[in-house]
Amino acid sequence: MRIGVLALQGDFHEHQAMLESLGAEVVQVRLPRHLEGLQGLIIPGGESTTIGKLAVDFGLIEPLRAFGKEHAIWGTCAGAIFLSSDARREQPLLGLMDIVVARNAFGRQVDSFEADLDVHFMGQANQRPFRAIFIRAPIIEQVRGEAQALVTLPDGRIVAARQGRWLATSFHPELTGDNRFHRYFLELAR
Ligand SMILES: NC(=O)CC[C@H](N)C(=O)O
Repeated sequence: MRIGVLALQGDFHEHQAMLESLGAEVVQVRLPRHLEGLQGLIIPGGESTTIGKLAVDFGLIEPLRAFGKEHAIWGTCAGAIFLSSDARREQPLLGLMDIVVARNAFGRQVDSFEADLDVHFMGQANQRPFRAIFIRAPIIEQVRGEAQALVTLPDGRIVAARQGRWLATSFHPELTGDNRFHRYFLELAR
């Protein structure tokens, strides 16, 4: 499979390594023409305001929206914010997913933490929890319309959502040795 990683800013190399370990061919996307021939796209974690500004500068906003209408897109952390339709602040967003996110929602004292997530939504074979890494992570405050919550923390806060072939995760599966989310995404992109 041929999958893009948006390579404007953030930890796109880690996504690339994970995808390549699963046999995908990876294209770093910096310009609209790099989207040609891709089956899906990952938007990495980083700083969503920076990713948004660079996407505006590189003329990528409309091409990414058009690509998303036809293909799978997965945003991790800052990428999830960029995919959302409302981050409760002025910043460039793709506005594809009908989710409202709150940035840096876990407060300063827990800038980073790990948590075991229930990933039964992936199917019965996935009894084993997914050890997730959160770094200055957003919370998905609302899922609306066609969007659905996939994973919640024990207190009910939503940290993963899906809408058709679009996926948003607050955390960073590319920083773990566990490739189940990447495999799940490749199925969405197929
Ligand atoms: N790890 C991350 O991607 C952090 C996201 C960043 N705090 C933001 O608001 O964009």
